[in-house]
Amino acid sequence: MKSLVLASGSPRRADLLTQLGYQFSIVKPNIIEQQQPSESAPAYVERLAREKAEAGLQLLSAPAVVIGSDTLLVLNNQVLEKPRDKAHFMSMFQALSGATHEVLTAVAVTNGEQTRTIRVSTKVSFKVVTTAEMEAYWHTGEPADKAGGYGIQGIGGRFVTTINGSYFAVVGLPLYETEQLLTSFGLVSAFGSTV
Ligand SMILES: Cc1cn([C@H]2C[C@H](O)[C@@H](COP(=O)(O)OP(=O)(O)OP(=O)(O)O)O2)c(=O)[nH]c1=O
Repeated sequence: MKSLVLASGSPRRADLLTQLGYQFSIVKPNIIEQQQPSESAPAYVERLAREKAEAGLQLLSAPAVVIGSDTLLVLNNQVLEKPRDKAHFMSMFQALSGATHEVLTAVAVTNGEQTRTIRVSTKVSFKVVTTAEMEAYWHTGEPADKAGGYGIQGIGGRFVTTINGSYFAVVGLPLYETEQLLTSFGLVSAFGSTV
């Protein structure tokens, strides 16, 4: 059986893949994340996941199955990624406050011969967040490396009123769909197959 490699620098993704019962090593490919002018958000998130998996495979010398993933937010037809700085975070959070946004996560798996991609959409609603709350949240350091500037699994969970979809996809890797995809490449979890 080919070995599994996670192409990601995200500690959350490593934790979630471990939670699924897979053993894997990690590579960290460098991908330029830039949405093309005519590219839809679903096409963009899928492309990034695919590019991460395929660039990860290029870094290896032995055959492997490589998994890559990307998470972004969509609000009013606009893609929100990680905050560049505090001002960017504050403007993103003004827009998220009291509103419902969509979190898109794509997962791509490649073995060099073929690449398969899945995409999961989750609706997340926020309470109205005051400027003081935003300021305090920024200073916790949690927002900086997260799409939309929040972590639902951390302090950011206090802003979430409802979620409709996959919690794990919001954190960075949808468990059910990821296992389906890995199983289709012949990789079985240490906990056995659920498929
Ligand atoms: C919305 C949300 C995002 N996130 C994280 C998941 C992703 O790590 C990150 C989105 O950025 P990504 O560009 O998808 O991932 P990354 O740069 O962290 O890691 P890599 O590309 O190397 O795999 O935001 C949370 O942890 N919690 C949340 O609630």
